[in-house]
Amino acid sequence: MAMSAIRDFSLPTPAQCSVMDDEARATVGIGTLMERAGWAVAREIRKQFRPCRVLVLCGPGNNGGDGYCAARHLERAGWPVSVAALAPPRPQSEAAAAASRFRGPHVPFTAESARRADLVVDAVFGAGLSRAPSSDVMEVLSASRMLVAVDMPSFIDGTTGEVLCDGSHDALSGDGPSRDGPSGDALPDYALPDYTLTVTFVRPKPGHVLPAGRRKCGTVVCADIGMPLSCLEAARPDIFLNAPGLWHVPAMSPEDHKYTRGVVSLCAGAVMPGATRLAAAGARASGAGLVRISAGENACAYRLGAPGLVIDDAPLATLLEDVRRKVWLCGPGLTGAEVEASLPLLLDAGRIVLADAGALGWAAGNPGRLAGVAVVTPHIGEFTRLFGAPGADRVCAARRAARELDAVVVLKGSVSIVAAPDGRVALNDHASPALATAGSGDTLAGVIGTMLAAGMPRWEAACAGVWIHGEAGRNAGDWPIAEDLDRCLGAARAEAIRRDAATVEPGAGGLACETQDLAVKRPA
Ligand SMILES: NC(=O)C1=CN([C@@H]2O[C@H](COP(=O)(O)OP(=O)(O)OC[C@H]3O[C@@H](n4cnc5c(N)ncnc54)[C@H](O)[C@@H]3O)[C@@H](O)[C@H]2O)[C@@H](O)CC1
Ligand SMILES: Nc1ncnc2c1ncn2[C@@H]1O[C@H](COP(=O)(O)OP(=O)(O)O)[C@@H](O)[C@H]1O
Ligand SMILES: [K+]
Repeated sequence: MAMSAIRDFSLPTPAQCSVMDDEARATVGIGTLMERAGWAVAREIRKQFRPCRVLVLCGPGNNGGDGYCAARHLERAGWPVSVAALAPPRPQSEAAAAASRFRGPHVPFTAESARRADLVVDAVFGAGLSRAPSSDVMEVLSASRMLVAVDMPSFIDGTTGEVLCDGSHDALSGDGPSRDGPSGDALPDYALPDYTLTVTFVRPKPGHVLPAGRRKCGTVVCADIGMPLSCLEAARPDIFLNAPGLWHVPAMSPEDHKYTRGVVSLCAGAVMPGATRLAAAGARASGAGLVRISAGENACAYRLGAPGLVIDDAPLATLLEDVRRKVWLCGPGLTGAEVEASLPLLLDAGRIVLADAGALGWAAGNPGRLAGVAVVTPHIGEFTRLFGAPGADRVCAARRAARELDAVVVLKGSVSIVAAPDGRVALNDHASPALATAGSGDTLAGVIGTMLAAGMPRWEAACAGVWIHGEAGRNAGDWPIAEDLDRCLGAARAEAIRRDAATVEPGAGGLACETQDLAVKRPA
């Protein structure tokens, strides 16, 4: 992966952060980084809140160390600050040194202490969170009126975004506190708190972007603490925030003709012409040079549609003689029998195939049937039927599926996961719940088809398609239907090209971050 992609888009996991820390130990030193991290937390708090009574909850590790430093900086700025330690830091550690430099008051680690504070800083656990925190910790956090997290809320898994708490996370991770867990188990006697602000360091982590972490974190600010880029690189991050610059969508060129822009072909069936037409419209609206529908004896049903579409009634084998028709979509609007009659022909002819909808159903329980396709785009139901339930770690499941199938897997959802067979993963939170409308997945298939037809490599094409589709969803107005996305897709592609060109130049200042549009922080 290019150094600039690592610098601008990587989302290192906690395990990778620990490699980064080991590298940093020998260069900058953990104590220095901790000091800067604490200072950054204090700076953000001073920026975003008026002076008030602050309680800093400190755990035994380096996350607690950051907390002691933040407490000292706030106190020095004249804020009334006290610290409550869950457990003392390990003797001789950097965190112990940081703790000894805080000379302000200590109070007990209790819900009562939290209730007395106007603002509670959670520096209990960060990247080192290894299991669900005890209910004592959760009760203190949930007694807080206003919460700021250091690095990560102390009950969010930084790798998966999952809520870890008292083994009942299945009931809680999706939608926050609920009294009605699926198994009817008694749930703990506290509500999961929401945070106003999370200050993280170096780069955001997957847990800041993935549900439910994303929802709990509040505004996420990523502070530059002077971590050398070489340390981040040594950690070999392989999860990235999906954004222009991670990939490059071709712009229009004066010499373009429709074949350089690319041809997208679709297989069409007899009973669900709408889905195929939506996918075709998505391909056209996102800039394909030519879109053709292979409809065989059903051609009449399609000829009444958009005049710019070419409808073919020749047998598929004949159409495949045209080598300019490299990219094919197979699945939207097709029954299993129709997939069976077309997909093997496409693959035998060596075409770049995106398999969606009907094709995924046809291969349910037998993903080997899709061997040879370039991209699959399942939603969670289709994914489960193909590969089995993904469990809490969807990134891991999508990556495993991509490797198994040797195809790019786009696991669609509120945060879509784009996994490549070589292990690269992009997380896309650039979207809108407005996309949760029937047919929007067909539109997405068309957009990815356009990116493939433009000559982009398949992972990059899928990432670009997902981002452009998300951008269109954000601009399609209130309660759009799938057709409304089309009029926003051209502008969305242009916006991707604009943002790519504006990506920070190397050397423009440390590790810049954008996360989930909640906060954009570039080092001053
Ligand atoms: N990567 C970076 O850039 C930097 C990271 N720093 C901080 O270092 C943190 C990571 O520090 P550590 O690796 O020491 O880990 P943590 O401080 O997150 O936690 C580790 C400690 O908590 C205990 N623990 C974990 N889960 C527990 C649970 N559920 N119940 C009870 N005890 C539990 C562990 O046994 C260990 O003692 C980051 O989150 C960040 O705040 C900064 O200090 C400096 C730079
Ligand atoms: N809450 C949400 N936030 C953002 N995007 C969403 C949300 N819900 C669905 N989407 C997106 O909408 C699209 C829906 O696709 P899909 O489930 O295949 O629908 P359909 O089969 O009806 O076309 C996917 O791209 C998905 O990522
Ligand atoms: K924390």
